Amino acid sequence: MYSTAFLDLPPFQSAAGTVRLPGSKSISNRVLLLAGLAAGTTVVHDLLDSDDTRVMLTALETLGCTLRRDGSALHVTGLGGQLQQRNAKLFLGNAGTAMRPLTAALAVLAATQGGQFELSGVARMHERPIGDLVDALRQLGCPVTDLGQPGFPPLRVGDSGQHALHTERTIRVRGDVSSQFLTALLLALPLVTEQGPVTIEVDGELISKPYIDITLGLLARFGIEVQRSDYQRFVLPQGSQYKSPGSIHVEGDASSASYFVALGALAGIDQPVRIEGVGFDAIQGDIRFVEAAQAMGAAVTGGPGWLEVRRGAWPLKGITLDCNHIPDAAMTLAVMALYADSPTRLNNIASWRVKETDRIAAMATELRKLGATVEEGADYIVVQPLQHWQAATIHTYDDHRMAMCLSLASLNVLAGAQPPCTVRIEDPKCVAKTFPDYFDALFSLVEPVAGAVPVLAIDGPTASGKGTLATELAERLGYHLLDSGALYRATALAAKDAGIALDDGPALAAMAANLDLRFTGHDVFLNGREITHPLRLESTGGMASQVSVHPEVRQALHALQLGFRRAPGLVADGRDMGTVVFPDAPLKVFLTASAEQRAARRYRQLIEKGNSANIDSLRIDLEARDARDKNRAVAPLKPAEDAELLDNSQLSIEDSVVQVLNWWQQRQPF
Ligand SMILES: Nc1ncnc2c1ncn2[C@@H]1O[C@H](COP(=O)(O)OP(=O)(O)OP(=O)(O)O)[C@@H](O)[C@H]1O
Ligand SMILES: Nc1ccn([C@H]2C[C@H](O)[C@@H](COP(=O)(O)O)O2)c(=O)n1
Repeated sequence: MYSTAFLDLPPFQSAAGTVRLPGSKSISNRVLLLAGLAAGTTVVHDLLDSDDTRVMLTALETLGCTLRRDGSALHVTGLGGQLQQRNAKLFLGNAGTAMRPLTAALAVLAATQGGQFELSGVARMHERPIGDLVDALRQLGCPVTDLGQPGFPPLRVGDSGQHALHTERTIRVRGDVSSQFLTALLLALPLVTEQGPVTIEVDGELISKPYIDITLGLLARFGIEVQRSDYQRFVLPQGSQYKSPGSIHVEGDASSASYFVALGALAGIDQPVRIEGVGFDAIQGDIRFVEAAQAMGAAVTGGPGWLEVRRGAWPLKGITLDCNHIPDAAMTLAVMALYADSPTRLNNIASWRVKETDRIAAMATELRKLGATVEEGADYIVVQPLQHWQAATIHTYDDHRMAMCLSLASLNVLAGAQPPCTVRIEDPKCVAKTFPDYFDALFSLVEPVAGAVPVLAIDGPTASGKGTLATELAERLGYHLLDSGALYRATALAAKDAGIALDDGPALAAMAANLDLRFTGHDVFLNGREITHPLRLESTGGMASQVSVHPEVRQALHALQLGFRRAPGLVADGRDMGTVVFPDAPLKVFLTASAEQRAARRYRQLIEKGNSANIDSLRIDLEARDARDKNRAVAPLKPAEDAELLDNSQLSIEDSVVQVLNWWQQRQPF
């Protein structure tokens, strides 16, 4: 996951390959609640691991459910409808799929068994309506207290007393703001069917009906057959009891699939994008996003648990669609619309306004930053095809779908953007709500425009702080890291192992071309042997310097270094990053510090690691190494003509980082 302040997406020109989707959020949290209410143990397979499921799991544990992980399966032992804790405070983040059903279930359990629970979330959760559900629970006789603004979380359910509920009354709930209110009641009210059936009637036109189908389907898996008349009246039979199905599988998230369906439709030019985990047999309503994508031109094939998507019509075709049945996935259509031949109008999307953010306003604002013409209304959005693209910084409003949808703007070159535009996604970690590895999945499928993956090159003499600076910059930018010196050092170690003389250029090059070198986190392996410690020894640095004078060795390591240039970007440090290996790097920094400072730093570094060292001999060695690196015939250590010079003798590490990030920012089009 990218925990950086922002993530710059270089322009991409095609996509191909396979993505395995994480589990559905809607199914995961419903299954967890049902398993938590049922008696016995339910083994849940392929559960989504994300912010929203984590708050539900924490809540269940707080309430007394037992959770046990077994590989990718989670064993949930439920409460069997009996409260084990009568008092708890639950923090539910921004997870509507946890807040609404837990409010209903705990209101009913607290009222009938005596208990009191407080439910709260992040600030945005306290702006998301829940009043219609609270009204329904109060009709039933459940005590519910507003702890903030009436009609919104935080709430207290229960008052520690026991109450007879009016289960004989028909419970009325509004269905036109969020279908989660009805879902919450359907999941919770089987708890109070002892005396007779419980009837729920929906006021207003029920939105997002497919989500109700998921709820009914999962209730059936847990032994509760709800009688449904249209989508207006729902009857829970007398004596309904949750029966664990034993084990249950969570299918891949159909809303998350929408980004990859769109990717295939836009950029699956020679090869398809294959999506695994969700297919035409999906029980999630958002699978019908596929029909909308097909209407725009996507060529889709599929089967149980899989889809393959290629570009069909191009440019895409603008559409007008009632999106009530696919409220979440429909956001993806708004970005696909930029690539269409005519305007796209998405109707009946009022629920977007009460989601993680006001998604109609957010979508319109962010698409306009890219140059698009967008019209928004109370419950619709119209997006015009985009001809004149602009690089943009996309604000994501702590909304995972804004981040994932807008990432698709990075295919702008396919719509003729000249020059192709970089898209900056702010707060990329917001995708953790449903798809923590989204950007890794995206990068594994897309092919950047040639030369578009940016490189930040840092060259300089020994112990100038290149590695330290490069590591910090890579972390803050979310970029890959190339410590090119490590390749020369590994070559030197391999030569030592193989008994190859350090002046035998051809033999060294033959070996360097076939180095079996693996970087795993901070550890480095050569031919399967860990070399993390010997790699960093001063003596190894000296041998690396000797190895690196041979043009053949440099040539042998060239392609390996170029291979590190992968999306979203690279920070590379060494001696010739800016001059030879990445001459087109948009920022080259030549980092220096006085020999005295460098010797002192290296001395401290070695002492801190528990090695013995002598500062005078360190200085002699590093000056000798500098001289060799500067004076060799090929790729000598020197600043590139267009390098920024940074003498950090008097700078802290943070000062240097800030300075380089400033230079980097000056080169961005934002
Ligand atoms: N600006 C700075 N101020 C103080 N210490 C620094 C600064 N930059 C780096 N250092 C320290 O100097 C030491 C050497 O830094 P580092 O290993 O990053 O250098 P390097 O240029 O990558 O060396 P080499 O070329 O040998 O790989 C480290 O202990 C690091 O913490
Ligand atoms: N791009 C590079 C990187 C390193 N070398 C050589 C010269 C150095 O003295 C030696 C070790 O590098 P370090 O790990 O200390 O950065 O490797 C090079 O020639 N070109």
